[in-house]
Amino acid sequence: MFGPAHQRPVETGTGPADAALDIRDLVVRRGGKLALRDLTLRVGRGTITGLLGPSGCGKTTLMRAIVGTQVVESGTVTVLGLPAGSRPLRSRVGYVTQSPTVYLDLSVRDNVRYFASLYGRSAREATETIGAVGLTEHTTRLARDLSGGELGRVSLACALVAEPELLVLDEPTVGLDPVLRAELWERFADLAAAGTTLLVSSHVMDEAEHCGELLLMRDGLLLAQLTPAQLLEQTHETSLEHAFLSLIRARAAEVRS
Ligand SMILES: Nc1ncnc2c1ncn2[C@@H]1O[C@H](COP(=O)(O)OP(=O)(O)OP(=O)(O)O)[C@@H](O)[C@H]1O
Repeated sequence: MFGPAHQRPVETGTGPADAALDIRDLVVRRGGKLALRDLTLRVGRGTITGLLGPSGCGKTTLMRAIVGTQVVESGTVTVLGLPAGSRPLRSRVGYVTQSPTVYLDLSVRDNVRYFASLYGRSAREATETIGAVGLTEHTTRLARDLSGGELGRVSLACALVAEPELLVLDEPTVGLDPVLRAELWERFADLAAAGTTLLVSSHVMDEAEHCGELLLMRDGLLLAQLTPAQLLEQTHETSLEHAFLSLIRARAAEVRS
């Protein structure tokens, strides 16, 4: 029932240059084990794509390949029309890892202002971005005095302030309360509406409803690329969580038969 994603490519344009991401036959090995097994996918610009799957399925590895920090065994990764990791992409692609990358001895404001200055953004834009991640009340606090969730949001603000064309976010909502989580998803929707492409990983399916399209992974394989509505429709389920499980079982049955 569910063919591999590359049998049903998403129509986002006429060639790799039109897509935010164009990945073909990507194979990555980590620690002697295949972490990505022949992935092919395309992601259109100005979209929010959820990268979902259980821990260890290869989400971070795929993100690393997209931002150009992962050695790949074979295949191609084209980002905004250029080879992943190429120099012109540095200011056009933002990557927020699971471990916050901020200067602990600087305040929230100085961290975000520093990244703003690197990308030619103003102090006012830094202040606005701090507001967008819900940290206005903590502007003058040192990063080292913040909670894990707050620190993650500083890291996110440092990436957001650069206004990259492609924003790759590895589990950005982990440790956030439901209100803040909802606000961040609203912010992501605003960014996508303004033309930014977002690739957002999560291992919880309830995030999937915020995404225009889903990449569902398991054991280094891309099980499917489809919209949340298509996932529900194809599995005849009412919850995305159950739908993903149903898809995994259907795929396992296909492999056995
Ligand atoms: N530094 C490493 N050296 C060797 N193998 C690694 C390394 N990092 C990850 N792996 C392996 O690569 C595979 C994919 O890992 P990856 O971190 O991409 O998964 P993930 O889906 O992002 O997991 P999580 O949701 O837990 O972050 C796993 O089998 C993992 O054990």
